[in-house]
Amino acid sequence: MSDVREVFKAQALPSWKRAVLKVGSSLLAGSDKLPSEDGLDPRYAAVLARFIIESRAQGREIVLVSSGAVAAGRRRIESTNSGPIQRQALAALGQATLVTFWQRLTGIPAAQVLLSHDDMLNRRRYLNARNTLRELLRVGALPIVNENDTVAIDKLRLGDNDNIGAAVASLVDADMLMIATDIGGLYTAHPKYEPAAQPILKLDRITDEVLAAASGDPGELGTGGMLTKLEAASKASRAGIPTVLFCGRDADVIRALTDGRLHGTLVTPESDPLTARKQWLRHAPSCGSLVVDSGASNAVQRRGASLLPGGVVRVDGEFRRGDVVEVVGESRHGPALARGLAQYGSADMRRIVRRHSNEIESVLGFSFGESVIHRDDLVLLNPEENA
Ligand SMILES: Nc1ncnc2c1ncn2[C@@H]1O[C@H](COP(=O)(O)OP(=O)(O)O)[C@@H](O)[C@H]1O
Ligand SMILES: N[C@@H](CCC(=O)OP(=O)(O)O)C(=O)O
Repeated sequence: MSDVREVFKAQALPSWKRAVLKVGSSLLAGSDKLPSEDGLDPRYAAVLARFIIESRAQGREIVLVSSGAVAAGRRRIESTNSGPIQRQALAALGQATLVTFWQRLTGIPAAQVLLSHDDMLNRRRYLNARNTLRELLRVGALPIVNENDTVAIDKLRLGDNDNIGAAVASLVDADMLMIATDIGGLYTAHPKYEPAAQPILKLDRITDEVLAAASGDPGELGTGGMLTKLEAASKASRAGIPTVLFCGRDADVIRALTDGRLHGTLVTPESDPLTARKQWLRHAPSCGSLVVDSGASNAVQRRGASLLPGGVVRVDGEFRRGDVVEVVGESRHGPALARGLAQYGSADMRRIVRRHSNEIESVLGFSFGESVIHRDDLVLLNPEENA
């Protein structure tokens, strides 16, 4: 048995249907002599590609968050300086290579998705990214996300795909965040400097003590070390998503994952995803309201349906696509029935109220889908329904 599997003894991998798999530079551009011309090392990636293929054959979905653009770019031009601007340029030079690399290894149509942290904070862009990623999964593509390094620069440290991974996991309603790295999992201290460091198989809470143990010291090629992985796990946990950290250099560890066994660190979620999302929607500030007829309020409350424009009688307030709005019954003078994310801004919404969904495109000249609030983005406020 490999060392990693001996140190990180097997435990059950929580069941999952849709995961975000984050692969770091340390795996794709190992410090050994690189065997490939494009600067990306297929040795470990090939095993991860097989994992992706087999998971999909089991009916699961994967969004890949892959680093490695800087390493691939470095192979294309001579760049002596490695400041932030040079790294940004290298990332731009290497990004196409990175996507082609994964496509070649998996044989799955690869879709490049570049995101920045700002995209996650802007509700409209967040929703657009969410719709695109959902559609990519629906058509069977392999979305490959990387930070949009051209525009993203934070405190002079470029790139943090661990945190992007956590954000994407929430974005696509994933039920697992998988972080493949070059070490077996999390230890009580950096094992390079502390030989007595012990493996941590399961973490129910990411305390300050745990964060302190994961010093920011990254490997030779990584950017954030364990600290950014724990930050990511903590965000995922708050969104109700478990995180697993495992060694992507060990083929047996990856094969075990396919069979539902984890050799690595499991960070358990604080609550279930639905609760986390409902909590957020319940408390986010609302920007307006949609007044609905009794048919629509019934459909939403009793059948858990999406809200369609035909059931909306009036739009109050000014809001943009992606903002939180309240759903209010026309016959009731009381609290809102539900809250959700508006699929259309208030101006567009006013033009399609009372219309059939198949008229949206002809009225607006475009369509973001048949509903004005998708049921996945809707939380009922009736206490019995939300219990
Ligand atoms: N407590 C810890 N347990 C495990 N690894 C740690 C710890 N503290 C720091 N590290 C370092 O974090 C590295 C992984 O992070 P990083 O190099 O950024 O990987 P990646 O490129 O996969 O994102 C490990 O190889 C190790 O050197
Ligand atoms: N966006 C950069 C990598 C950023 C990053 O987070 O790297 P890593 O810590 O290796 O996951 C790239 O593609 O090279």
